[in-house]
Parts: sequence; structure tokens; C-alpha cells
Amino acid sequence: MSADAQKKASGEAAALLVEPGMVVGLGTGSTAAWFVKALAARKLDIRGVPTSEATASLARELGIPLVALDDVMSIDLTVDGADEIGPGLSLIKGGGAALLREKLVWEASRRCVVIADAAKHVKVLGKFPLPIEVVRFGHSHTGRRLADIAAEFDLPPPRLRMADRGVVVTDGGNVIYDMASGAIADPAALAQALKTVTGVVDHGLFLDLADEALVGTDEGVVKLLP
Ligand SMILES: O=C[C@H](O)[C@H](O)[C@H](O)COP(=O)(O)O
Repeated sequence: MSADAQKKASGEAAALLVEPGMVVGLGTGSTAAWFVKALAARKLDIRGVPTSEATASLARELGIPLVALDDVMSIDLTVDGADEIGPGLSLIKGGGAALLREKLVWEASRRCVVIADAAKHVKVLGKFPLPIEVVRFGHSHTGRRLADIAAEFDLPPPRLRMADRGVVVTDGGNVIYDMASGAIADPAALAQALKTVTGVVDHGLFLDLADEALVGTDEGVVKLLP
């Protein structure tokens, strides 16, 4: 089964968790898009809280009513993809530069379900470079402070994310530095260290946030718990 078919299967399985009346956090990325499509097909009376402009526009196209995070007290269920799923459902997210809105939505949610293809499930986080969202003002200085932190963790300096049209800018108007590592020995310590840097808005380590994972495999969708 292709990775895309696995993503589709996990997105469709997650859509079955949604019940009428729910406020649902809508994740970002290619896997979350399958969830949004499957959810729209169910035509339930729900409201969605999008985690990016891209997801908001997909949801609008498919007729899912949207509500802003500030206009709800809490979210019943959020379903979102991940770049890596590690031990205890620790995650790396932000490959699509949506980590900040995603984390805000996740933290406002009663239940968070991560969906992914089988290749995303890893023994140790870090093969996927860790995205770090940084305010644009003075970002090269912040980038140098991040390089100092990376050195403390024996990691190479993070690199400013670029695209064909130049520097990648997030929905929040910030930039992304990607910290390549190969393996993050102590994700909690790294997460804590990154948050001490002025200019860092947030990072893509989602620790103790996922309640379950639905991973598409060749043998079907497998449910993982922390
Ligand atoms: O910023 C993007 C998000 O964290 C995505 O959920 C993550 O990158 C996974 O995306 P995909 O499902 O496309 O692999």
C-alpha cells in the first residue's frame, strides 16, 4: 500500500471518531487533508477550527462550517498529522510550517488524535529536522542563539527554511529554522532549552499532547496509545 493510501486510511478512520455537535480541530498537511475530506463527506452538524489558512480554505471549499479558536471555549477533538511519531506518542510537527497554530489548537482540545502513514512511526525522534518558529525581526541573531543551543546538544546549527520564492513565512508572519539532528536523545530537555530563547515563538516538539495515534499500515489502521 502506498504512503498516500495509508494516510487516506488513517484520515478516514479518524473521521469516524467525530460525533454530531462537536467542535473539531482540523489539522494541516497531506494526511490531515484526507481527514478533512472524509469528515466533510459525513455531512455532520459540526464546527471546525482550522490550524492553517490552507486547511481553512480546504474546509470552506468542502462546506465545513468554521469557527475561530477565540470563539470557542474548548475543542472536543482535534485530528492532525505529524512528521514523526516517537516513543510515548512524542511528535515532531511543523514540516508544513503550521506548528504554532497547530499547537494552540491542540492545547485547547480535550482529545488529540494523530494520523499518519507507517513510515512516520519511529523508535527515536530526530531523523526529520525539528522545525522552530522564530519571529522575523532579528531572526539571524535568534538563529545564532539557536546554533548555541544546538551545539549544547551536539547538533549542527539550524538552517533557515527557504522555498523557491525565498524565505518561508508562516501564517503568523514568522520564519522557520530547521534543526537537523538524526536523533534527539532528550526531547523534553531540548524543548525546554528552545523555549528560553527570546525570538523563538515555538517549536515542533509536541510532547504529552497526543492521546492516541491512528497509523495506516499494510495490515490496516493500527491504534497506538502513549
Ligand atoms: O506543519 C505541518 C504539520 O505539522 C503537518 O501535520 C505535518 O508536517 C505532517 O504533514 P503530512 O501529513 O503532509 O506529512
